[in-house]
Amino acid sequence: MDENEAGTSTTPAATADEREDWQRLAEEVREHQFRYYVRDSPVITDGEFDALLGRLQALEERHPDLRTPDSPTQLVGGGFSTDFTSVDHLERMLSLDNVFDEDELRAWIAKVEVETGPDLHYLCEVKIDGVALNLVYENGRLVRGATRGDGRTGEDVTLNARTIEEIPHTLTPSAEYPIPALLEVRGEVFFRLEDFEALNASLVAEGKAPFANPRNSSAGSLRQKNPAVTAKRRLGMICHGLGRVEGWEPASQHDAYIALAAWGLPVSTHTARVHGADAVVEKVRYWDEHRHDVEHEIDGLVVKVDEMSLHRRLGSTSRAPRWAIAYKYPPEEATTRLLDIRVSVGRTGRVTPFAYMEPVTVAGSTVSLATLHNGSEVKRKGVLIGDMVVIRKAGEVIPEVLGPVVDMRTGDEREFEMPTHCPECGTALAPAKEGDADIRCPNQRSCPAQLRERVFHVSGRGAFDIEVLGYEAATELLKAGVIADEGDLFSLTADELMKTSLFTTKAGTLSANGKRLLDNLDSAKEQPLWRVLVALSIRHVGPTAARALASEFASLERIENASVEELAAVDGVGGTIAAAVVEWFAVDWHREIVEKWRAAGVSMEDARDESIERNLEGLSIVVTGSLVGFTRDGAKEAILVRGGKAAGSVSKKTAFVVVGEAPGSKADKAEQLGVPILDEDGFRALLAGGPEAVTSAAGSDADD
Ligand SMILES: NC(=O)c1ccc[n+]([C@@H]2O[C@H](COP(=O)([O-])OP(=O)(O)OC[C@H]3O[C@@H](n4cnc5c(N)ncnc54)[C@H](O)[C@@H]3O)[C@@H](O)[C@H]2O)c1
Ligand SMILES: [Zn+2]
Repeated sequence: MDENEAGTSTTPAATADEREDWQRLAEEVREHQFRYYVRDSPVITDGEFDALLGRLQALEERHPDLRTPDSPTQLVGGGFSTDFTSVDHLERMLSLDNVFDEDELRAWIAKVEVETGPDLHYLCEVKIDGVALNLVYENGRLVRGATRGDGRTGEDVTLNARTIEEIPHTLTPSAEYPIPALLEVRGEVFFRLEDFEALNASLVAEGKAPFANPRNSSAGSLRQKNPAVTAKRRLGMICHGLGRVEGWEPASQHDAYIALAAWGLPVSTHTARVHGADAVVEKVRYWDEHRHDVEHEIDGLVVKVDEMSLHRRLGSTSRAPRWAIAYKYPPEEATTRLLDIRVSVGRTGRVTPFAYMEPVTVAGSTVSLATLHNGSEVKRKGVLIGDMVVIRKAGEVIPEVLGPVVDMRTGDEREFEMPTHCPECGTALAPAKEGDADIRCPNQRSCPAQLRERVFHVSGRGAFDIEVLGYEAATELLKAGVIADEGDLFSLTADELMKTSLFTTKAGTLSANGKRLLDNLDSAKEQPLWRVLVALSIRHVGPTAARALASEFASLERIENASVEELAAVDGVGGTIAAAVVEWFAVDWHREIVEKWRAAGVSMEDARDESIERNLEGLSIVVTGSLVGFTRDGAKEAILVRGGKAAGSVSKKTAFVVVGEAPGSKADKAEQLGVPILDEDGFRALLAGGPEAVTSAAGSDADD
């Protein structure tokens, strides 16, 4: 349809088909609202629900005659009643309208400013993913707590609200802000992610149904029939709005928060007051990136006009205020079918169950696998094979299974049982030590899975850093039998490589990648000792411990001959690592690997450059940001060869913080703690002349 037509003439009435579509869609939306608001147990994700509601809205947009007052698009919270005692709010509790991108947000701001002029402020607040709670204080005493319900009438949950630690029973008097005779204040009750996981585990242990996600668990916990149950759940609360107030007239929402805080009510520490659309957009971007730095789940940013006088001017619709908007971030949760739970065997034999799922898109990527850590974790989460499950993919973190959608069970689901034998080599699995949560395949020497992982690990970035030797190559070399284990890698020949199809051309010659592999292996022989140590797959010995050992002993032979005490005495090593090193060298076939590498010409010592003075002995130095003349590793190396410690985090014990281009929060931390800060030139001076060469300069640096 032409836009002009729609704008000027009356829109055509809905056809019978469209009416039927509306009916079906509205029913579907109501059904999901019921499951969500009344049963705290939705069967689709919020993202999916928002899409459904969006379709209903779009249909009504085209045919306003379909938009009846009882349409789900016009109601708050679906408008259901439940078997709690109902209680009227003094002032209506509304929902929020949503925007999903920056254009929509700017359009909303423009619309507001047509009404108000540009002379106003916006409060940007994180949108807490929880459940709304309304509190009424009379002369400073908490007299009622109620859920939002349909916005006019909620459920009386006063007793439950009283069990929440963060909610004061009486307000703290304040000289600056006299307590009003009547205060109706709204906020969000929420669960922290770890608490949610612990709650689900305890529900499963009691044979009860776990919650699908943290939001449902906060709603379910607030709406408990028995307040003693609510009391046991560690709910948090943050206030984000006012209802009816008598005896107090804050000029702005921002002022209101200051007073609420003075009275002992919890308010968010993440709120910012800004001016203009650009500043608002900047906040939206900031919190999109820092979503996981907040102690509770957030699902968006709420933008509010700050001035109370403008709230009155802008007014509200039946559902939401016109002076506020929620910018929703892309959902991080999705529901999908758990097809199977399988196990993988890691480099050190650890057996890890993982979820094998129907592929689903979440946070921009397709997910079909998620780790489940160990057998007891599967039990704790209460997931069954065949369940619909809620998965969460937060930023760069690997996807995790939050919990099952219990209401979708058919009875055909089955419980996962941890295998008793290794799926790759058939060896009986056992914990390494009694009481360990993890079980392992003890066939370390020849379990195909462990071999594959170890060979792949040799080429890793922290070890020999050999790009051509990827997972596929590791698998192929072992399968073709050209290497028996990682010990054979450095003596590989072109003839041997040509026994694999991966490194052979169609013409039967060594492929370009094959040549590169041989070259790379050859140059890897000159890598520093710490990389050799990492490549050996000694438990607990990662790059940090390996560097510490290498810089102290400078030779593999000396490390092999060192006692637990000698090893443990090295700064950054300690008892566990020391014991693991000694245990490792006690195994014959481990020493054989070392021998084979040595025979193939792999360097096993670091030439100590005696010309370098150990002038940083005992000093802990942190490098943050990028330097022009040093790589990350290069800077560390330079510190270590001088006897210093290249630390990862800043503390009071840090001697210097070297700050390069685009430094992280470590620079701020250094400033806070008064740790001397050096730029790259200062770092060079430090390396050349030791701490004396820079202390005077750094001292004055840190002062300005
Ligand atoms: N999965 C399902 O089946 C299903 C069904 C129904 C609803 N839902 C979900 O429920 C939500 C709709 O519920 P809604 O009406 O509560 O709307 P909403 O969650 O989009 O936003 C309104 C609510 O946000 C809360 N809020 C959090 N932080 C706030 C802040 N700083 N300032 C002001 N308010 C803040 C308030 O309680 C307010 O009522 C949507 O996310 C929707 O996807 C899901
Ligand atoms: Zn095995």
